[in-house]
Amino acid sequence: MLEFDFSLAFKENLKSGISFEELMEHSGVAMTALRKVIDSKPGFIRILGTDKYIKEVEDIADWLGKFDNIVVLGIGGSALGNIALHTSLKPLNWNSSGYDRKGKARVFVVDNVDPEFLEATLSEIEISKTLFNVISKSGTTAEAMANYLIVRGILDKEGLVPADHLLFTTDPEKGVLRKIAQEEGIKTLTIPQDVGGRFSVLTPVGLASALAEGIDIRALYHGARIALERYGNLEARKNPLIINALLHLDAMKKGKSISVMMPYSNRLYLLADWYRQLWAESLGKKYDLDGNEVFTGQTPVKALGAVDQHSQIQLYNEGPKDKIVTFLRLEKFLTDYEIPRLYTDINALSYLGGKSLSTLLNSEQRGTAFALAKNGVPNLTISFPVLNEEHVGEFIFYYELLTAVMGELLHINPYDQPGVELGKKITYGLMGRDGYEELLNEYSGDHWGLKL
Ligand SMILES: O=P(O)(O)OC[C@H]1O[C@](O)(CO)[C@@H](O)[C@@H]1O
Repeated sequence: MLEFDFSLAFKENLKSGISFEELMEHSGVAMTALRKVIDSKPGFIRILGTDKYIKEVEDIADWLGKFDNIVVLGIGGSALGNIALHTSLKPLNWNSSGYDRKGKARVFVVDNVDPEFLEATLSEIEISKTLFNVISKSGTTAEAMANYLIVRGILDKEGLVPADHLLFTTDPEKGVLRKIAQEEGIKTLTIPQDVGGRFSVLTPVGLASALAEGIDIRALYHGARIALERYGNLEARKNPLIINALLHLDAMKKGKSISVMMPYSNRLYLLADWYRQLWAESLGKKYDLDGNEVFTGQTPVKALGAVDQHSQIQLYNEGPKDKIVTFLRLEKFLTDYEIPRLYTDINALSYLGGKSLSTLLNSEQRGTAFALAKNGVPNLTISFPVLNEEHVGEFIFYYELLTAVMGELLHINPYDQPGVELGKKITYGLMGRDGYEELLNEYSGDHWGLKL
């Protein structure tokens, strides 16, 4: 199981902030919020009660197994979970041509509409040995649809049968992808209607590409189910979810508007990207549930240890006291190096000799955590004993549940994202979509003022 260390989050060791006992004065409220979230069974909890979505993906396992490459075309919650599973559970050189994948697929995720990015991916793969998994719950997201149309054009041009190379992962009933799939006999997977994009990694959204690259998706679910059992039932004082929720709430109240997630592992790094969307879209809200303007939220920032010690830590230690930091660390790496004992007479080098590289990395994490504490910056550490499906499943579900509980404590709706709509609509206008002419007139041209 994941281990949580909150020692450097409280007044006892920080000399500022809140004490553990003061925090626990609010434990009743947090426990009520936790119960309320669990009892209301939002989609991301409901799916753990069934193997339906695992089976849906396993049913097409043989077909998935025929492809050398899976290219996901999606964005936001329809991409970040796939990226997080791929990077955390596969070796970093998995997609390299020389790597022995034992027949499993390479996984690429094209989540942007940068033409150079798309070209870089397409030039890596043989189209005839590739499955394009178009993932979009709404089936209307411009980025995913534009990339799909380009790929579709290429399939047509190459004379390949589209249905042999396409999989649509979308809403069970609505949207254009569902309609096209029905008309053209394209295989589909379901995104349950009650699961929003950023909570959907444990639905077919994340499971199909994971299965194709040999990730044990049942073990992922096992980890998530253990998390529900553990964090859903532990008493407040021993519950890392309750403590973390109250800590972040207290931080927000004290103006700590930035939540940094800093993994000390390249494979853990992109879990922090997944977390950014979850925390930002779920908690960044203008209105509370009573319609009051609250402009709440906390800006999630990702940093990589030890790299960003040499880029960000100066600011975190001595800059504005507006941050709470969560470190992720890995106790056992897939591989390690012993640093040779060379230059034994040079003090600046000799202490490294005989130590493993991972010992250095984890010592740097500990050193940074203490340094932040000394500077009054609250921080906590989540340790992965090893990086496997159970722990990643536990981590994912822990953060989904934590986010929902935070939404409850903030009295906001953590499941919607109205703030992303206006930008999308103006883009439709600028791209000439029918029905958006007024926005085109308002936002095109140079009448906005200062342009140098
Ligand atoms: O799966 P869809 O509908 O293409 O949406 C992709 C992403 O776009 C958003 O709706 C807005 O950014 C996210 O919430 C969602 O994950």
